[in-house]
Amino acid sequence: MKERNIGGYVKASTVHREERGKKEEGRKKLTLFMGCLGTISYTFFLLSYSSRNPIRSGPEGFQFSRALKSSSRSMYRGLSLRTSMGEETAASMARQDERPSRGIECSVRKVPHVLTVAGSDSGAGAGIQADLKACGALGVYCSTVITAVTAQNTVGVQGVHHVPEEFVGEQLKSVLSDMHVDVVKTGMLPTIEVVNVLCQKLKEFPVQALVVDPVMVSTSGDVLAAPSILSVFREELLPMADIVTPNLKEASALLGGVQLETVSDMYSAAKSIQSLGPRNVLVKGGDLPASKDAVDIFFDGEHFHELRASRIKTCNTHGTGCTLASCIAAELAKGSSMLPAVKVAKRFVEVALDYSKDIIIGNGFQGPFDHLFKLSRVCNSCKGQRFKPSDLFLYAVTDSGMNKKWGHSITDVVKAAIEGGATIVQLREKVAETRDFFKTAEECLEMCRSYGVPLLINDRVDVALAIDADGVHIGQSDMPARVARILLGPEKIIGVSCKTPEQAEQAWLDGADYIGCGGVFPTTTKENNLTIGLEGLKTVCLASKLPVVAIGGIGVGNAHSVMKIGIPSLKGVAVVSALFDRECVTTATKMLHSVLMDVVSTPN
Ligand SMILES: Nc1ncnc2c1ncn2[C@@H]1O[C@H](COP(=O)(O)OP(=O)(O)O)[C@@H](O)[C@H]1O
Ligand SMILES: Cc1ncc(COP(=O)(O)O)c(N)n1
Ligand SMILES: [Mg+2]
Repeated sequence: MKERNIGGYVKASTVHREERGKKEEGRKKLTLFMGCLGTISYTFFLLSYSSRNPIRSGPEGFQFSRALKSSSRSMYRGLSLRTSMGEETAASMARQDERPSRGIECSVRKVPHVLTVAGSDSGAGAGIQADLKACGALGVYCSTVITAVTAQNTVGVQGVHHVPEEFVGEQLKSVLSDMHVDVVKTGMLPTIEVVNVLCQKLKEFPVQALVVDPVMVSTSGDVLAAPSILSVFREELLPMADIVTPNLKEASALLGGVQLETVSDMYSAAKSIQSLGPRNVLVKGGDLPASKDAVDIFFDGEHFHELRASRIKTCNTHGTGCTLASCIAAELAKGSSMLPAVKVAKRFVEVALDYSKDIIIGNGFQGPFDHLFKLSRVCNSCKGQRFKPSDLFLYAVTDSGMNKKWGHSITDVVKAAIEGGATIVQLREKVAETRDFFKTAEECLEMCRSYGVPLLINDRVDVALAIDADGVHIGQSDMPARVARILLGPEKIIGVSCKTPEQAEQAWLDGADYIGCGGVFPTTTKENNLTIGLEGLKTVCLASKLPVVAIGGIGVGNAHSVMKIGIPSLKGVAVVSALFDRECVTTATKMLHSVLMDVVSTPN
């Protein structure tokens, strides 16, 4: 198999037909890729999610669906390509259409795909690792051909180990012959031989666009490519490139060492580099001395564009160049044309730097930044861990009508409930304007975080996302839990209201964390709500694979009878009026808390 000459998509598809048994291997590769991203919990989520959704399993490769064909074609047309490349691409697409079905009847979807040909950075701020994160953040699949392995951290580059060019070629052939790459992005290409093998493979397997980040020296000043590659860059690679993105030092090197110190120098450099053959040039000004903005100059052979972003005050700029080029490639793979792709990429770098300007990883002067906009928030988030079923013990659900009646502010009642012993809070707001709800929710989140109590939002997945709440609680007529899980990701808490064992089963399949079961008793807070009684609660608790919180008409007088049903999945009670339709919310919460404590501390 290894020696088989896979000459293109036709032969590649024959290989597919012969090797349906490769399915398992494909799955393992995907898991490995996720591991690379370092998100073990995410992998766990995906695996458990797909195991809970057997009907959703699809093909493990990528194919064009007939329905999507025409839109994909127009996506390809959207790009201004060299004619020869464009024709080749259309031809290879036609060949893909002929690929045989793998015997799985389901709809198929083409995924935008960037291949990065670059070096590994052990510190994961730049290189292959940055490329994977950037493409992932923009929703694009990223495959990787590794040209070198560096021992690198926030201080500098301690060592470089080149991958032999034959093996770079083998990796290129593996990916390009099979995986329908849209755009190739290059980073560290350490030797002439590696550049030559890349150019040769690109001619053999043409792609839609080529983004060249001419990496030569790291920000720390360490040499990543021999100066001898300059000639092959100029003569071979740049003429094939749709865009080349040199920083100041690289632009200077490509032009034989000219001094580049001002924005005006960057304009002339962009023009001179464009005359070497690339379709577009972006000269990056991250290292421009004494510039207030981060200025880059884009030149498409006819027009210049001066792209400016605010210069973020941070040491965490390691990998900005790799990220920028990967984002450009990702946007092109999605069908964007060049200038909009560059603008999105620049904006991404600016926002990511801003989000991570304060994070500290390593002791050196060149820290990595956070492509997924998560790290700075995780630091602040509730207890730093996911949902604990014991948090359902005394679950407070707010009600703006009751607050109005008693003249309470929402933040005051949330604080009071927490001080009285509430273990989780849900904001339930049915009438407020979105802007007001957003603001209140933000304030409540800050409060809950300071006490280490999770905050959930009722119904409004958008508000939960906007404020980065701990999760949502959704009803049977709200957004499906399965969709909420996709929107919120693996870490957020999702609760679903259920009245029957079937609904509880569905909530589990959909990836919920707990169910709210009721109304156990008649209640005034929900109109036309069917009461299921203690018997109904018992039936659902016995069937539920998820922890349960009982809800509906529960208070100091009957909480005991609810908890006494003694089914292990029942973890607590959720209450509205018993806490918030009271003058003193703290006292009411304390009373309920002590009733619940009595039940758990009294033996049966
Ligand atoms: N402090 C910063 N704030 C905002 N954008 C920046 C900052 N530093 C670099 N950039 C942007 O990041 C991108 C990469 O630029 P640069 O750092 O010059 O490249 P390289 O990483 O290849 O040296 C450019 O768009 C540049 O303007
Ligand atoms: C493997 C590898 N590739 C590229 C860079 C450039 O990134 P930066 O300019 O931010 O140091 C790097 N340091 N390491
Ligand atoms: Mg930089």
